[in-house]
Amino acid sequence: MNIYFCGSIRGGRQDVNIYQRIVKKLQQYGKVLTEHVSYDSLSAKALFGVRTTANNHIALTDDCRSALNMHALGPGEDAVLDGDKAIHDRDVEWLMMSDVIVAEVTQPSLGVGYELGRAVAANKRVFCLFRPSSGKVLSAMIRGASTNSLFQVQDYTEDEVESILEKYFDSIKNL
Ligand SMILES: O=c1[nH]c(=O)n([C@H]2C[C@H](O)[C@@H](COP(=O)(O)O)O2)cc1CO
Repeated sequence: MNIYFCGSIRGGRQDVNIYQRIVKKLQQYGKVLTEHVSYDSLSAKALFGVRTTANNHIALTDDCRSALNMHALGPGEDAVLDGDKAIHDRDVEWLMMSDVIVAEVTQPSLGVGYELGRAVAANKRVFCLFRPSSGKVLSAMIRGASTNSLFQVQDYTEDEVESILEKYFDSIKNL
């Protein structure tokens, strides 16, 4: 089973530890195409890991190139522009290849919202996880999209994240 995990990157990395627990659990059920969303090395401000070259250009670090499946992009602005297009196109392709999309939606993220919209348009199975204890209120465009079993929103507390995922994957295994 191909699983696409969505979590905030440029929207803010506050919940990266929970993303790591989710990805680890999801790997029991299938191949997580977007494991990189849980990497500590991806920060919200630095677009990717950035380093300075010998002639003072800005370049991506090798671990980030490989995390993003990128090779030989030039330094500086071009790398950033090409990088964003490459990320978008790769992620949409992965989204279309996936059997289920799991999103942690507590930390608001434009990218996650976009991915979920594309997933709905493609009739994909979606499971959104939200923590009310954060004090945030989930967008109506996410909670309100939960009108049939294909798109589910689940409130949860941090300590129950693994058991909530177990229950969900149990419920879809014979579909
Ligand atoms: O570097 C990236 N890599 C990447 O795969 N994404 C995708 C996966 C995440 O689920 C989502 C995060 O979007 P945002 O960065 O707007 O928070 O977009 C987003 C970025 C940066 O926007």
